[in-house]
Amino acid sequence: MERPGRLLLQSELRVRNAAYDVSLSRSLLTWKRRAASPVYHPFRPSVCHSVPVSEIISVREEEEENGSRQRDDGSWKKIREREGKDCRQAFTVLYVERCQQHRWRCAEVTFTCSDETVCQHWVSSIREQLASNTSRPKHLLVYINPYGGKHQGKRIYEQKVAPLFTQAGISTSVIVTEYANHARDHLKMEAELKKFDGVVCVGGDGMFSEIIHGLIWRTQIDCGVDPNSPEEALSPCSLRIGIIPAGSTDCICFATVGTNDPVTSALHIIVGDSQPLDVCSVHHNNMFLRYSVSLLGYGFYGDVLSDSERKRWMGPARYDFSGVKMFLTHHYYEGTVSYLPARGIIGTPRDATRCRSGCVICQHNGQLNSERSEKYEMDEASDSESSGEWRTIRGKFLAINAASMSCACPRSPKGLSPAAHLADGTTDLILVRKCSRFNFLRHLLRHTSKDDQFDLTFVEVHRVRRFRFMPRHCQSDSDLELDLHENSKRQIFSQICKDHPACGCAPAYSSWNCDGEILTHTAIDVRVHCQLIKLFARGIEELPVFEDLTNPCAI
Ligand SMILES: CCCCCCCCCCCCC/C=C/[C@@H](O)[C@H](COP(=O)(O)O)NC(=O)CCCCC
Ligand SMILES: Nc1ncnc2c1ncn2[C@@H]1O[C@H](COP(=O)(O)OP(=O)(O)O)[C@@H](O)[C@H]1O
Ligand SMILES: [Ca+2]
Repeated sequence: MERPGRLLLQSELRVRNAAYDVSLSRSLLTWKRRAASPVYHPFRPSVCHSVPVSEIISVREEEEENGSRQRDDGSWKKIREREGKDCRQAFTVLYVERCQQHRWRCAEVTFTCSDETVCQHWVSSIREQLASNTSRPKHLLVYINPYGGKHQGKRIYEQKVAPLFTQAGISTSVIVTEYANHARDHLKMEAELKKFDGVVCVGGDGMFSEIIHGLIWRTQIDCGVDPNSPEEALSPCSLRIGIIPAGSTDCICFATVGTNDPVTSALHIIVGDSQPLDVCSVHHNNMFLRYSVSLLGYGFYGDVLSDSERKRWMGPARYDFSGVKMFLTHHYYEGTVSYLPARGIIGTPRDATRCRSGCVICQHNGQLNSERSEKYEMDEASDSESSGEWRTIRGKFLAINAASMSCACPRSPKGLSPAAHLADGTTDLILVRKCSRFNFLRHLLRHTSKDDQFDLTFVEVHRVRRFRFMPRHCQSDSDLELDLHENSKRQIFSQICKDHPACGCAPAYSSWNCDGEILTHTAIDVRVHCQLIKLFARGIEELPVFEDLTNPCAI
């Protein structure tokens, strides 16, 4: 709770016929019930409410007409607030109210007063405060994927989100996509971005992926940066992105807000929240493939995605079906992973800290990263790559996952890497080596329980800035010779089995699951770009603190 600061207004107003002392400062709106008698009354505690001005959605005048009142949006509301026989002036404040599990709701309180001038003074003062907040968006470009999740994107936007934007005085330009990559290409080539304060994505992780591809590409072109080069320092995008969850997993929304709830997301957009986010660029042989912000998964998660795409008709349940199927199939893949460990940062993938709203680790590591990239630009030879810090692991893996954020979602509330950070310039590289089905199940089940999924001998995790993967079938002849003595028979069999998949032998390669999109190339080079984009979010909030001495209600 913020400190109240200097008061701008203070009046005695009424709320549901009870007298309240109401005050407004630049940071807080407070209403405190006047004690009817100084005697302590155990069943009627003194009621005090306080709302940060930054969390007020809007203020509305209630206009009187023939004894009842009409809202300035035209709808009728019987609120004949009376004291004796006098009708009173009234205004309603809409504000953010926190509910369970990080959900936000739009609550409202109606204040009445006998003096019209006082009432208007209150309305204009609150409106002035809201208008002075420059982080709130006024014009938004909205893309709706009508096809994602349970095909409810359009309905969710129209019924739950658009009315809130209207209340908050936000104007929108809405595009319902007609085909895959419609939003990406529109952002890349057509959208008049100067007209907007942000972009809203209604859909799942795949739709969000389209938006960032369009926006990042466009930003690089506008800034004269080559978006194809794996070595370029990419320019950060200035427009923030809001995510209204309407997909199947909605992991990016869940991991940045704490819940998949369209109203909560809409309210974070309205109050103008800002959350920086790391983005990985994925290249193959110096050729740009894709960006990723959440999961890059080879093996298990790649196979689940490829299998589930053929079952889209099942809706979100396709992931459960394919998850069980791929677990039973138990394919493993051979290859070489090399990575550049993140040095000098605070935090490890196995510590108990969690990335939460205002995360100091992201602030510290983000700062470190920008200092480093300046240095890197001045003196490329100082890069760790040339000073030989790369580490290499060769092996057989059931899964290779890079989690650039926790990847928490309803299926896994703590995520694939619970201690990963949204904006620290790193990704957590998780290697699950070949093991028995029983052991792999233990690992998977720990995604859904409190137990540490990394505390298993066949799982390792590294916090990295960059990594590469080379599947065994793509390795150079000299590399393969090293392995030959160890596994010459299997090589011959896998060759045969590519031609005879029915024999059930493990396939030579999987595909990458890149934020829910399939990557066709298997050999990839991944680099983290610290805080490249910003969301209309604030990270997951800590649970409320019960006693807060800075709260004027507590004084
Ligand atoms: C046999 C027991 C299995 C229990 C495993 C539970 C672990 C679930 C972890 C899920 C991590 C999800 C990471 C997010 C991925 C999404 O980007 C991606 C696309 O989302 P969307 O576009 O909204 O559809 N979703 C997936 O790849 C689904 C993975 C589901 C795996 C079971
Ligand atoms: N109008 C459309 N028709 C078909 N596909 C679309 C359309 N708009 C977007 N897409 C694609 O739909 C895919 C899934 O979208 P997404 O919103 O992530 O839903 P889900 O979470 O169900 O996968 C994405 O690959 C996206 O590019
Ligand atoms: Ca990160």
